Amino acid sequence: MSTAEIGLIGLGTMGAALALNIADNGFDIAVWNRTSAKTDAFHEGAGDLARRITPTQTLEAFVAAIKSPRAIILMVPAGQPVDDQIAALRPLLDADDLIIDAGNANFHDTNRRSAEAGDLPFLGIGVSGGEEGARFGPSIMGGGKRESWDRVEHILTAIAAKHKGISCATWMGEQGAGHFVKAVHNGIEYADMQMIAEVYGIMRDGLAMTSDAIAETFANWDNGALRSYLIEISGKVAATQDPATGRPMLDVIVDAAGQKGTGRWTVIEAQHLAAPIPAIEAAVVARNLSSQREARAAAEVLFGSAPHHIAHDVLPLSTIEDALIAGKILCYAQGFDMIAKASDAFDWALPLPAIAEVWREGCIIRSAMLDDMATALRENPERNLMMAPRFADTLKQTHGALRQVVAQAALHGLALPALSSGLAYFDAMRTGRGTANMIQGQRDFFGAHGFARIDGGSGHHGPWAA
Ligand SMILES: NC(=O)C1=CN([C@@H]2O[C@H](COP(=O)(O)OP(=O)(O)OC[C@H]3O[C@@H](n4cnc5c(N)ncnc54)[C@H](OP(=O)(O)O)[C@@H]3O)[C@@H](O)[C@H]2O)C=CC1
Ligand SMILES: O=C(CO)[C@H](O)[C@H](O)COP(=O)(O)O
Repeated sequence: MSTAEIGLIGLGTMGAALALNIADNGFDIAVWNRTSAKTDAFHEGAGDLARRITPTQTLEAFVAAIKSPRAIILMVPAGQPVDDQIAALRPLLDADDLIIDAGNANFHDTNRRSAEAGDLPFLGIGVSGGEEGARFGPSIMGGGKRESWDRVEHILTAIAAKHKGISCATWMGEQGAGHFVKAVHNGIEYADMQMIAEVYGIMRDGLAMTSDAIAETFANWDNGALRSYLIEISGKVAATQDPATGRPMLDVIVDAAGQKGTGRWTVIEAQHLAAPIPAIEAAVVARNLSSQREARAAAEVLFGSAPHHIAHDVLPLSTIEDALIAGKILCYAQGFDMIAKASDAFDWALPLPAIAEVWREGCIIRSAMLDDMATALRENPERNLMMAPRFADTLKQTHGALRQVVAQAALHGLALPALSSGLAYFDAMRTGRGTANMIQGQRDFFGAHGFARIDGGSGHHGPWAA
């Protein structure tokens, strides 16, 4: 019997949590998973919520269990699995049934799938918050036809995180707009995480702090301007001990970061858009470099390890905190600038202040700063966030600390790719007359590419000295 208000395919980490969240919010849901045993186990483990969940063993039974016109969420890995799942579902669906890809998709794929769907309803939505967010309130960035969003908005706003009662689920625009915003979210996530990892490195290797002292420092910072989910969990990660050895968990984890591709998608798209996001690029590069463990070990033998030790009075924790505040503002400024460029390039009218608002709760990059960022973007969505008065004031107070940290790290052989890229971005942005005049001179010298003169006109050539 068709009783479910919505269906969900893919009972992995995110799908299972999202299905429980939907049921918990009073919506009957049908579920299907490629591996049937997982469906049964999920239903058996759902407790009181099991009565709202219809487990199904075939796609036909799944489709039959959902009220028409249907809405079906896919929560499977990006790429071919999504295309395969859509291809398997479409023949079983009616023309007004809605498919919602809620995984992390490359927005170009979502654009293509929207075009392929034609008049058949299709949404691409970004969901952030990890397993806990999916279960108790994620941040949701919607994309696709507005009328399709309107059909499921009541469910999505109900299950999303709330900031002072306002739901963190917002429609971003047509086609792949939601998945694009989610990709930039993940790019910022990569940079934020990398900057935190870099200051962890300063504390561990430069200041010779124990994991417990590092955990305490993150916990202290979580009470100040840096208050955020990522700082909070970094403190918890640093405080955790390995049950098998009794050592700090961080000391037994291999230093090679994984990635599923969203940061890379962001960086590739930034290049197409000519959007400068150096801190995010540095974070993706740092993950790539982290996986070259053998080469790093060999280079350490060849060159010797750097003289890491830094005296605490040379680099007090308050200076590192200020540096991280500056770095964080600069990485968000880069992300929002990229979104603004994409909005123009793709004619999307992306709602920048609403994007900051939808990230205030539920998502991985939620942070105390986002409320002020939303206000700053509402006051002037065209202005780079680093020039909004409240952030400009903070940067005036903290960029000196960022400079101190980057300089001391350089002198002591500690790699800070994201923080130093953030500083270079800041310095380049505040330099009214930069050095690209030399590049233009070189280009004209070897290739007659022409240059503009400061006293007027473009397309000038030389003359150059022989
Ligand atoms: N984990 C996270 O923190 C977040 C993940 N996401 C995104 O959510 C999506 C799901 O991620 P997550 O839940 O972590 O992944 P999991 O690996 O935990 O689960 C994947 C699910 O997809 C199913 N699946 C895998 N391949 C196929 C296929 N070819 N056809 C049909 N079903 C398939 C699996 O079924 P089976 O049981 O048969 O293997 C499983 O149910 C991804 O796009 C991910 O990027 C988004 C935000 C946060
Ligand atoms: O989207 C997410 C959070 O917002 C996911 O956790 C994502 O899978 C993390 O990306 P990666 O695996 O590349 O670190």
